[in-house]
Amino acid sequence: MFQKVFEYAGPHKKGLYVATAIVLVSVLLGVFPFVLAYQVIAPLVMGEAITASFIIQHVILVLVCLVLQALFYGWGLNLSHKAAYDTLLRLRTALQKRFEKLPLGVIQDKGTGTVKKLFVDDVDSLEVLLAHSMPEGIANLMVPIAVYVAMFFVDWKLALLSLASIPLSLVAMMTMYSVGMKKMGPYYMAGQKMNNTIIEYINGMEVVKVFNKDADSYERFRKDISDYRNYTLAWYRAAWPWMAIYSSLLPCTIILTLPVGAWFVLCGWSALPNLILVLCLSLSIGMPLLKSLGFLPTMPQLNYKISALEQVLDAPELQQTNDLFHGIDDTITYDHVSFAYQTTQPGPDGKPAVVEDEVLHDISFTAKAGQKTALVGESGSGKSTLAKLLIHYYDPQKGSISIGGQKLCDMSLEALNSRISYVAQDQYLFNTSLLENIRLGRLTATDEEVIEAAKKAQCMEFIEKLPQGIHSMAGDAGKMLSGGQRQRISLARAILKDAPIVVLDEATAYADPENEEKMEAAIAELVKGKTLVVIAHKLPAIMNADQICVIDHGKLVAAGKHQDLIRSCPEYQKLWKAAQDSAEWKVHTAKEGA
Ligand SMILES: Nc1ncnc2c1ncn2[C@@H]1O[C@H](COP(=O)(O)OP(=O)(O)OP(=O)(O)O)[C@@H](O)[C@H]1O
Repeated sequence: MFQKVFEYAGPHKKGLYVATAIVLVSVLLGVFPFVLAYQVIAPLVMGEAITASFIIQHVILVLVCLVLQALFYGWGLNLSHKAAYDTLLRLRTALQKRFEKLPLGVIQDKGTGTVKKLFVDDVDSLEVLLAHSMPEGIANLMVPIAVYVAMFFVDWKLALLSLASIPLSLVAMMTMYSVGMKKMGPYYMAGQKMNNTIIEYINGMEVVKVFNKDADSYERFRKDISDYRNYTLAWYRAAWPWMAIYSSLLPCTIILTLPVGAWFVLCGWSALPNLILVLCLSLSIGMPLLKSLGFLPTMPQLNYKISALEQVLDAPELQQTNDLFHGIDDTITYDHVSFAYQTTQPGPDGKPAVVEDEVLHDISFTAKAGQKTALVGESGSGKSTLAKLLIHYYDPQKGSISIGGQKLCDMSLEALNSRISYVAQDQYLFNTSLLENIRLGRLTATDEEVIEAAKKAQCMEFIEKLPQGIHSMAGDAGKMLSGGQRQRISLARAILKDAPIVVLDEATAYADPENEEKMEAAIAELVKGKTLVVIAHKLPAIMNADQICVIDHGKLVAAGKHQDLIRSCPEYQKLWKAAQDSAEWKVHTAKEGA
């Protein structure tokens, strides 16, 4: 568990060692007052004469020990905190570097809340481990061990008695650890979910208000935060009895030494001064023992968080090279592609485990350059996943995708991006002007070129009505734009990009009847002379495609032209019938409404 974190400490490991050594001196200084107390108590008990100056001398020495103890402790912790925060900085930088290389789809699937939790909360919690558990824990453990060895030299029977509280507390501690670890998975997942929900809730507040969804949205928010509370309490409920047992047992180092030791003295098996010394030493190590093992309750949480961090740091990066595109044309080939989404769930050992769910199975087809290929299938059949693999959001687990004979993994993401325009249902508009939002398609485009693209995408008629026209901020304009209008902005972006391959994933999904015609015109402009891969629920829109691929439960069941499929493919017939029924239903309801 510590090894990986320690690796990230890098050059700051030395700081941690020095901090531990200094805290060790401080803890040792804490033992001396008890030895000094013995030196005063023993002669008194034995009836030997001691002078007042002897006592004052000892009191002064005790005070000096206490002051030095505090100074060394502060110094040690100061160093350990510096090393800890330097390590957190390195760890966050390593995480950021890893995120740069992860497939975009993997990052998006995690959700903003989870990513924030990973970077901020989980990394932060390692501060306890590095700045406290390690220097304090190690120092506070080593001193009692040394004191026990010393006690054995004084009187091994009495030393054994003062060890009695340790095995019992260790059993309680181990039970608490394993109970805590079992509850940690659901607790951690609930934390991730709560983070995602809070961020979603804040981001979506505006939409929530506009559509009067306060109650629904609040209900989900409330459920996730109360789930988190419930899982946290469940963890505490399971762990606290064991915590209580060990924290009360552990410091009771004199629980047997006092009565049984006194009996040993009466029987003549031990000397009274030795009993007093062992009692004083036992009392001196109660607190360090408790401190050294007091970090244990946080260990299940830390262990889980470290595993979650390791999982990201060890996650496979997107397979790509620095090569430019050198395919012979824009023909897209899916070659025996299988793909599974990966989700993280608590494993049987309580640690996070990756679970795979294969949603695409052995898919092979070719979308010829300059042609229109449509992907159709029921909802959830895997169409969007196929499109996302093409824009290299993920790497397939089996098989490969190539363009013009060059595999996606043999080119850079930039090279691929310059070949493909991807227009999906939800296109993100940055909170900058509409002009700059469109210009993202090609950063070198002039204002005139951007406006030309906006015209071709049928955007100008609504842009001109905005107070600042194309210079309106997308954040402000977004409130005034319909879903279809926002999509036309993203089509303008794609028109400006003018990539030879266009992937349309339900691009007209938000189009209302008024918008639909304009969207179709914008799309027609975008796809002119391009290699087109289109996903559409509205089958009539793709019946003229050069090739229609029918996807069913993640498998390619047929590919061909509309006329062939309608004759030979039962899955396509079913989809076609559903499309016709829905069209009839619309006409019917429209007539009734009229
Ligand atoms: N990010 C994800 N993580 C896990 N599973 C996912 C993810 N995205 C999609 N899936 C699952 O993969 C399967 C295929 O989904 P996909 O979105 O590709 O289907 P689709 O045919 O495009 O559906 P629709 O027509 O409704 O958009 C579904 O079972 C879906 O639940």
